[in-house]
Formats: sequence, C-alpha cells, structure tokens
Amino acid sequence: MINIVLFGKPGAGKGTQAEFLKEKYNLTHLSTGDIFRFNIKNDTDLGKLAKTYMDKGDLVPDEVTIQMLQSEVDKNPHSAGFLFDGFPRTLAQAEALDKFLESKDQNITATVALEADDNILVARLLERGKTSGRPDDQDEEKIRNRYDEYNQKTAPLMDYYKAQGKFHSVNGIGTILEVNERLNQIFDKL
Ligand SMILES: Nc1ncnc2c1ncn2[C@@H]1O[C@H](COP(=O)(O)OP(=O)(O)O)[C@@H](O)[C@H]1O
Repeated sequence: MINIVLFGKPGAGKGTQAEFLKEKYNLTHLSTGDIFRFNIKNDTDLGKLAKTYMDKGDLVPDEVTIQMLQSEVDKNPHSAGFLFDGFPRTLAQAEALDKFLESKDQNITATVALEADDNILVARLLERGKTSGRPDDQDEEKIRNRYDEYNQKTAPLMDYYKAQGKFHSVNGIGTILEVNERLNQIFDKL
C-alpha cells in the first residue's frame, strides 16, 4: 500500500496531475478542496461552514478538515492506497494524519511537491477563474491571501517531511505530460 501527499501552491496543477496518478497507480484520490466544494454545492452544514473560509481564501479550521478527511479515508476500507491532494496543509493536520494512519498500521510513503513560480501561478488561477466559477479564483487579493496562507502554514510542512526523509519535488512548469512524466519517475521508484 502506498500513501502519497501531493503538495503545491494553489494553481500548481495538483488536481490535474492527480487524475493521471490515481489511474496509473490505482490510488484513491482525496482532494479536500473538491470535497469541500461538493459539500458547498449540496448545501450541507459542512459546506456552509467551509464556504465562509474558502470564499476569503482562508483555510478551513483544522478540527473540521481533519475529521472530514478521516471519514473519507474510512469510506474506502479496501483502497490500495491514497493520494492526498490539498491535505495536510498545516502542521496539526500532518501530525493528525500520521497518527491516524499509524492507528491503521499504515504510514505516508512519500510527499511530492509541484514547484512553480508565484507569478506564473497567479496568472494561471486568474485564467481558471474565468471558467471555474470559483469565487476564490476570481480576485487577485483572495489569491494572494491563499499564497500567504500557504507560505505561513503549509510551506513549513516540507521540513516536517524532509526530516522524515519523505520529501521529493518536481518542476511544475512545462506541459501537463512533461510534468506527469517527472512525477511518474518518482512514483516508479517508491
Ligand atoms: N487541508 C485543508 N485545510 C484547510 N482548508 C482547506 C484544506 N484543503 C482545502 N481547504 C480550503 O479549500 C480551498 C481550496 O482548496 P483547493 O481546491 O485545494 O485549492 P487550491 O490549492 O487551488 O487553493 C482552500 O483555499 C481552503 O479554504
């Protein structure tokens, strides 16, 4: 069983690459952003709560996110492995994930970061906002806030995983297939 964390700033291409990786390596793809958006669309209590944070580009509180993620993992008891996309995003989430997996005699196999320059990413997000309908993609201030959240809360996780010898990174600039090929090279060695 392999459990992978896909890292990257907003717009780095995590969702796009996860679609390829989940097929090729037979992984269950869990995107916390997608799960929150699904709940918002269906107007659930979780969706209503998450929306107040997401619309501003803030992170949803840890307790809410961790609990949601754990219940999604538990919905897939026969999974051959998970591809976590957009989770963990804080140190508390990373620690909770380690503990949770440990309670199931599992662990994180590796984390892979998609690296890209902020200016390229902001342009990508504004472009995506024209068609995605996502309020957090349509306003440069909200986008910049997501980068601030990332730099303050998520970037320190790289050191957390480096210390465990589980950190890899690939250049996220190039065609979708080029980036996919770089990721496959890492995944094939796990
Ligand atoms: N692990 C998480 N912890 C807290 N909030 C999260 C988490 N994952 C997603 N969110 C919320 O969902 C929003 C969108 O996430 P996501 O779809 O992964 O987009 P992106 O990485 O492009 O910003 C985030 O800005 C945040 O508000």
